[in-house]
Amino acid sequence: MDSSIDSVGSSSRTRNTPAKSKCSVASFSIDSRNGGGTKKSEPPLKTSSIQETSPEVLESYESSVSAEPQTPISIIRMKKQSEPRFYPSPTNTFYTAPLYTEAKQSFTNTELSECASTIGVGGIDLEKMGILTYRGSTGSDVSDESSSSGLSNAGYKPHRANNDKRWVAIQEVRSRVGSSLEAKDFKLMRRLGGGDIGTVYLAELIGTGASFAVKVMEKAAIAARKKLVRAQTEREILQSLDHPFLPTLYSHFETENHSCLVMEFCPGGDLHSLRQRQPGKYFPEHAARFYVAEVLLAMEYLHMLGIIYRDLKPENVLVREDGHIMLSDFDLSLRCAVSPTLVRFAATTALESKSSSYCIQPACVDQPSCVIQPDCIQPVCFTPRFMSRSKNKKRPNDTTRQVRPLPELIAEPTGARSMSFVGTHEYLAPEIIKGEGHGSAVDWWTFGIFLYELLFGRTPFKGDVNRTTLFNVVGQPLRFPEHPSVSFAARDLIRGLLVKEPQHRLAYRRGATEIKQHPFFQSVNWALIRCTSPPQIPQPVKVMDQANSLRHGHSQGGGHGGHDKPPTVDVKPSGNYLEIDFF
Ligand SMILES: Nc1ncnc2c1ncn2[C@@H]1O[C@H](COP(=O)(O)OP(=O)(O)OP(=O)(O)O)[C@@H](O)[C@H]1O
Repeated sequence: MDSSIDSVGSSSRTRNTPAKSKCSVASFSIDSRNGGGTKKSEPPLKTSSIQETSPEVLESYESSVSAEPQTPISIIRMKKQSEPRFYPSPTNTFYTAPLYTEAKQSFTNTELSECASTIGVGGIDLEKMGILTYRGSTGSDVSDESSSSGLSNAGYKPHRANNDKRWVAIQEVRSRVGSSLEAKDFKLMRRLGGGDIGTVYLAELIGTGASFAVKVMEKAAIAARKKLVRAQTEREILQSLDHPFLPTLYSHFETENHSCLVMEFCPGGDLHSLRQRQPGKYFPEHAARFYVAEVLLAMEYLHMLGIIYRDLKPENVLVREDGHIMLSDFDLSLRCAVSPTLVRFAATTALESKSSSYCIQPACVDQPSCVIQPDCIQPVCFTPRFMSRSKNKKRPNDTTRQVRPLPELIAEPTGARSMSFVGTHEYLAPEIIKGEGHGSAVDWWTFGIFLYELLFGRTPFKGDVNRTTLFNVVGQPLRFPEHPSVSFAARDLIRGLLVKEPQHRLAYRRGATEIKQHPFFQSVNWALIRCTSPPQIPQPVKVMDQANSLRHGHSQGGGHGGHDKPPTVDVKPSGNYLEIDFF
């Protein structure tokens, strides 16, 4: 286990995968009551059937939620829409209309857990919740609108369809060659990095000038290392995504020996490398807020699709050419059932809503920061007490004015359970280490570690060796360094996220919605975040001399694994580009 020790600030961190879990957990038994220390296999998750229903949004019914007994609410369960529509969402307005087509389940691998197909809500295309379509084993331009018509909308990606220069390039080539893209259509320019299951190359779609990142996986090697399920999970998840901060899978093709995924190329490298280049190796708060806000939206979308990401860390957050982020790497993700629900909170008077909203518990005298207790989060609250207006300044009719909060979309896959020991040591949630079984709350734990690392330049529980790190995660209290100085709101958010018991963790019940309401994000306009200026825009990429780049094992953005692992395929430098034996 200790062979995978790393130090924060190095270019790589190892992670636990299901295959590696035995060595990690078997020697680390913390909670014998819960079987900690024993690796268990992932139980198959139930799938819900897909049913055509009327286009009407379902009836609402009054209900009370045990988690928040004082708050009267209406839960509106959503049914599928048979017509495309646009739904402005209370929290995000940039998603496109849901467009329901019967999802085709053509998985051949029955080991994979599949998602329930749920419905479009909040303007988000929820039909594609992990329901993926495979069109044969050769090539598929998975997201090409024209090629998917008549087959399935699982590959329809309205965000990318019309005004993306990469789509235009792909369509150009397709109309020229009259078929899906193949290996011969790409020219590999240089190696960007290597991961557990493949090597990623910068590639040009020949004759178009359009660049892509092509992940090349050697089938035999993957099979021999029993990583087929991981590779398939990643591909299927990628095929289902359509979100500005998640990768677009433009094409997928197979050769005799290799499986290739064609994705957007991110010239800005990853946030781990970018952090290393910051003064003090930490981001200023405004920059950290920008990155974590975009990651939060990506994770919210994933949870709505029933995907628990499980591998958040700066290395997996890539920076696009416009400076916005792309969350990558889905081979450790878990797919599960989710049931998105619109929750309408009962109208309250202004006075009531104010009185219920002051939730900060300033009781932690011995800590550098106080935490806003997750339990006290109300849909209309999260205004710190010290920011409230004094009562005698209220207008007289304030007490009678009705406050009608917007309905909230809750799409947290709270029922998911996995026993796998997966993730990166410093980012592992306590419940994973203890082997108690874990669900979507692990993503909110990792989100807290991620924010901490961006702000302080290191993770909070890191020990000298991985084993110490794991003990610290489970047993040590959260502490903040005195330097750099970080706002109360940021520390408060981290404290809410890094609660050891998942059921008391911020976002445990209502997911990203809870986090978005935290004062740390008060200045964030969620709907227009794509229009916000990023903290940094990457330099335009110059294609390097390829022989040189290969000789030095160049890895774009300093991605982990890029320097020390040999390419999985035979790569020969040739003039301005690489020839790979199978291309
Ligand atoms: N779309 C992309 N644009 C630019 N660089 C990329 C892109 N995708 C991956 N990379 C680079 O390639 C490296 C390898 O990526 P890859 O996803 O294969 O492996 P990984 O992140 O190490 O995880 P895993 O071991 O799960 O495969 C990354 O670290 C990153 O630096």
